[in-house]
Amino acid sequence: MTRIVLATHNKGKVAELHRILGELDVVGLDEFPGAPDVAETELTFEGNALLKARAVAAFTGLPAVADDSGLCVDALNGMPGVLSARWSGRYGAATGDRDTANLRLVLDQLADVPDELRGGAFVCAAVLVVPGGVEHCVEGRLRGTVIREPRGTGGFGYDPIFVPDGGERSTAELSAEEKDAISHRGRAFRALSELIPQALG
Ligand SMILES: O=c1nc[nH]c2c1ncn2[C@H]1C[C@H](O)[C@@H](COP(=O)(O)OP(=O)(O)OP(=O)(O)O)O1
Ligand SMILES: [Mg+2]
Repeated sequence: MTRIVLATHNKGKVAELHRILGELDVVGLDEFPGAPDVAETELTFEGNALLKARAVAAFTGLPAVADDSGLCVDALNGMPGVLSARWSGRYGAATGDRDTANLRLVLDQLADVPDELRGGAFVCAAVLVVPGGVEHCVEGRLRGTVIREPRGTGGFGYDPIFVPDGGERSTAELSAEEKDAISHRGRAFRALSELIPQALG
């Protein structure tokens, strides 16, 4: 079986991708010291995911999959979007807990927004880049609502403040399997994995 490299430094994603792509031989970037840390300079999830996967495929010579994802809030005109990881900027980084600083900032920005206008979506672009071969990109989404206080300890990132439509619990209160079944990343990578056998041909 051909090895596939996961082109991400995010431990929360690595855990999810190992579960979702379970049957494939996937390895993390930890196995490749010196792998490039790619600046996310594009304005779309797809563009940034391609930057990350192309750089890692070129560096390792192996097929690479990457994810670029984030939270898109209706009342913020789709932001933080591709800026989700860096939303609280240098101030959040200085706290040593960027995820918490990021979600606190979103909660502050939505403080005056009523419950019925707090909709949004987690969005994930999943890409596969085969060195000298094909590139595939698929997108997955999960609609939901931004709640007013963090709840739950599972997952990562904005999970404690997001309740998927049709449920009561935040994505940080779901089991790993429950989140994978409905998540933007689960949907995107299950669709991508169907393209992998032929792409690696
Ligand atoms: O399921 C999720 N549950 C909660 N939050 C999530 C999720 N999926 C993405 N997010 C948030 C986390 C981070 O603030 C941003 C991803 O940013 P993104 O650039 O794709 O990832 P990253 O910089 O952490 O790792 P890397 O670029 O190495 O893959 O969106
Ligand atoms: Mg990133």
